[in-house]
Amino acid sequence: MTQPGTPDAGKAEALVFRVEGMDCASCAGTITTALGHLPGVSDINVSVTRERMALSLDAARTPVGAIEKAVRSLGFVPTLLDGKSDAAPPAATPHRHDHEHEHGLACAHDRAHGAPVASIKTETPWWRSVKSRHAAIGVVLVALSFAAEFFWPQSSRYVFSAATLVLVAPIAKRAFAAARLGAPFTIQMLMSIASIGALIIGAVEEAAVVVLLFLIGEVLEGLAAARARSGIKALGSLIPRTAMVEDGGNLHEVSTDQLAIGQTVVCRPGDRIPADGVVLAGISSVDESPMTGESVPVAKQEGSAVFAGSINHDASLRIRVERAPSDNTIARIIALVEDAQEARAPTERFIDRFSRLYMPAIVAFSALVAIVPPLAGFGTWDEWIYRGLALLLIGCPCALVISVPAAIASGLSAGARHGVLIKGGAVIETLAEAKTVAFDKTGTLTMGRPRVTDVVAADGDEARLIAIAAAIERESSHPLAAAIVDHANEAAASFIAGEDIRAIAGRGMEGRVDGREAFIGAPRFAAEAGGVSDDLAEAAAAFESKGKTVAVVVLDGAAIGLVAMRDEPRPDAGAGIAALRELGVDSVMLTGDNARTGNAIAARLGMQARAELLPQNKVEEIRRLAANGKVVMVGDGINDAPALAAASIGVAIGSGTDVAMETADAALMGSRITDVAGMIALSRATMRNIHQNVAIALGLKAVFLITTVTGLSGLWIAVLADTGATVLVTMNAMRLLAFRPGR
Ligand SMILES: Nc1ncnc2c1ncn2[C@@H]1O[C@H](COP(=O)(O)OP(=O)(O)OP(=O)(O)O)[C@@H](O)[C@H]1O
Ligand SMILES: [Zn+2]
Repeated sequence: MTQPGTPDAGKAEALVFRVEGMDCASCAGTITTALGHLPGVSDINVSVTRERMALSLDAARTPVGAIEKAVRSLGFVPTLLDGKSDAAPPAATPHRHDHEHEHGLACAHDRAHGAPVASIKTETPWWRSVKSRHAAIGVVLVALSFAAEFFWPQSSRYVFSAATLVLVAPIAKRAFAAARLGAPFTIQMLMSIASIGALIIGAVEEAAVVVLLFLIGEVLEGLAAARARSGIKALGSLIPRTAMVEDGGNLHEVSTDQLAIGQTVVCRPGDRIPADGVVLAGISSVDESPMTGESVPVAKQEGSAVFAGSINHDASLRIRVERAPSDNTIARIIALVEDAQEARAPTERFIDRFSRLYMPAIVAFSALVAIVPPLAGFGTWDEWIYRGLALLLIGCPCALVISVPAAIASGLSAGARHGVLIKGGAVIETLAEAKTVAFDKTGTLTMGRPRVTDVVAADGDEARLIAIAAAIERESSHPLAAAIVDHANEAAASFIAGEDIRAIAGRGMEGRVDGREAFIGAPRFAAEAGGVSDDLAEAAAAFESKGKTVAVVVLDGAAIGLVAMRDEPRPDAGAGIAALRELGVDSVMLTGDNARTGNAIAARLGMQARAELLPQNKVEEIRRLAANGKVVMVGDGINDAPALAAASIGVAIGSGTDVAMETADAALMGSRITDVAGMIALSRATMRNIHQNVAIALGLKAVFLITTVTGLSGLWIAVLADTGATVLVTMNAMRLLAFRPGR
């Protein structure tokens, strides 16, 4: 084969393949080991749940075609995903967010030697797959063999032997392909040795049935794996396939994939919105539960942002498309969850290491069982070889290997469907152990929309006080500033211009008004900036003990008045804290606000408060809390980013899509405090599920190890135990899909 003369030959390139047919989780291990022996191949990462294989390849040393050939020889169907043209066919997977783009795919090589490019097939229905056909042939051949036994008992052993050989041949072929590529320990190898060995010792019926059961088991495993995969794909199916685009007054239907930014689409009541965009006309209510998990419809009118996948309830909406299909919120959520499934949990890494040793250990043990007892004079050779062969079949670690990723994939999907995005297994493990949750106050526990409730001017001129305050606050992005400016506008306060205005982070604002030095900020800082009269200080304290935040206005070193503001707690904040307490998790409020206000609000919510914290103090506080165990920090990501980063797990919370979901370890799309407890409960449920799965997998192996050695069970049971455990573990993991966090 000629090497394509690409300029970057000799350098490694990242490639991503779709690989079909990986149901047994140890398949991933086989592929990794086998390809790892090829020159120029590195960084192999195989995901059974996503049917993906990523690797970096130096095409000068091994051509892409050789990779595909190797994977095919192992019994799987690889398809190179083209990163440049969108490989997904619109009908089958219209909204696949192919973030494979980010891996920088090459497509020059494969065109050169004719490998399939841009041809992701639709998923083969299971009854048409190679495995199902293989199993069907198996049923027919084994049935014929039993018929032959009935009619011609003398020749039946040859019929059974022939059937076994026909059925085991493709399995053995895969086994030898893997062995040649450096992966001798595969379930196919164990299966081939066991069935051919059984033929040799004369257990012909069993040999045939064992191969048949193995083939049926593979079909079942494939079915279970496909169901497990469908969890997150379901999110993608929320986007309609077509959209009505308005074009010069005419409406015509186009594929959602083809939508471009700036186009106008019309969404009728009852339909799902096809793209992220802005409402141009129409008043309706929209169910955004696919993004936020919140099924109470949200009112939309001209100027409102809407998201692809949400359901338009009442009336037609004209929407301007603001995001490309591959970039919309739901696509980003899907991509995040898919990436999260790749992030391996520590438990998973441990099990992977364990299972790499497990299979060779069982093979060695089987050999001992087959040889030692008869040598020592216990029983016959046939009897012990039979037990040794049956033991080989116990050596498949499939169920164990799939136990962690299956549970994590289900847990992540269950969360994502309710607006709880968790970025991987490691995050789940840590969340499950959380001891303390620290909450930012403003915008997290509270709505983040303070309103001015009281204005006190030392000289009685409240309008002027508000005008001065607004003159400075106009330049601030702080929510308190917005409240004061809003209030000034509502009260139609006269406009005063400020100069030289600057923010003093965590304290307030400074500047010049009417040629005088002005400061606005918390009373304790106002006291530093100048005199605060006893009357004003007393008034401030009274407001603060009611949970209000006070800003004092200082002019030329003397306080001239104050503005009190109230920021309402989120409606479910109290319930959210109570739910955490029920889980045995402590809640702490971290706030830059003063202690009286913080304590007043915290007391109402039933939690502790740490107040008057500058941003760096919040980080120190997180470190202090971490001495008692894992700390989760929940914040809106606006001025608490360092604290979010310092916590064991940083959780971003926000309404719908303003969430800083890409940066945090987890994101709550629905702005519900109750989701924090829901997320921890989901993580604990996922960990419980993992432990159950490991127990099922190891327990069944242990039981059948004993019954096999003692001769209580034979070949059939050993195969049933293997595939049965895999199916059981997958099914158990899928129970998590029904978990509803926070409800
Ligand atoms: N622009 C401003 N106007 C008035 N007061 C301010 C301003 N900026 C900060 N402050 C004062 O400084 C305090 C701390 O501000 P900071 O921004 O650190 O906390 P916050 O965002 O209000 O509260 P939290 O820490 O709960 O999010 C505020 O409570 C307020 O009293
Ligand atoms: Zn298996």
